[in-house]
Amino acid sequence: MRPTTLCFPVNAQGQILLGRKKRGFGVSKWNGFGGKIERGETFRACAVRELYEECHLIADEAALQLVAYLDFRFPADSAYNHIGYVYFLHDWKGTVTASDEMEPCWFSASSLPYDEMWKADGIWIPMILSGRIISGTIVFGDDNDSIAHTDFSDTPGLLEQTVPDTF
Ligand SMILES: Nc1nc2c([nH]c(=O)n2[C@H]2C[C@H](O)[C@@H](COP(=O)(O)OP(=O)(O)OP(=O)(O)O)O2)c(=O)[nH]1
Repeated sequence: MRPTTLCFPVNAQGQILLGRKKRGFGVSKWNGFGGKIERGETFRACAVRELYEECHLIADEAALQLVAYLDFRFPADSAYNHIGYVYFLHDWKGTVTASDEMEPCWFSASSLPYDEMWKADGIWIPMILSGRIISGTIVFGDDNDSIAHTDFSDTPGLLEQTVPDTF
């Protein structure tokens, strides 16, 4: 799978905007906003485009705060393997509205709906909410949903890689 981005808008009250995915991979789970990079895009351009497509917020690339690099591995179906960069966003223009992909909703950072999110999110999202910048690997089980293994480490100074031209 092509490289991806994931963006979590954070408002002045510290609430996090999530979207409930209406279709596709991870349908019905709450997640940040993001998706696969398109040819010729940078990771930040991908994050800005996906945020607009999925909840109609308009972000400046420079306002994206890089907080994680994740390597998602699906041994049962390696076609799903992908990496992703995760951003917080504190400034934007526009108004949150639903799209055909996502139903958005604000959540208190202390009560995110982890039971209805990807299963490892309850491990790594609290890490980035506490101010850590991390890199991690999430290995999924045979059902491409349960967790077989995770490994996270602090990576202050994390920067985006050059987008591979092999996808
Ligand atoms: N938060 C979170 N997201 C995950 C996990 N595993 C996983 O594949 N994802 C997300 C990351 C990507 O945004 C997405 C990959 O699927 P996708 O590229 O089909 O997503 P999408 O439908 O939004 O992409 P697109 O068609 O809009 O480009 O799934 C996980 O453990 N936690």
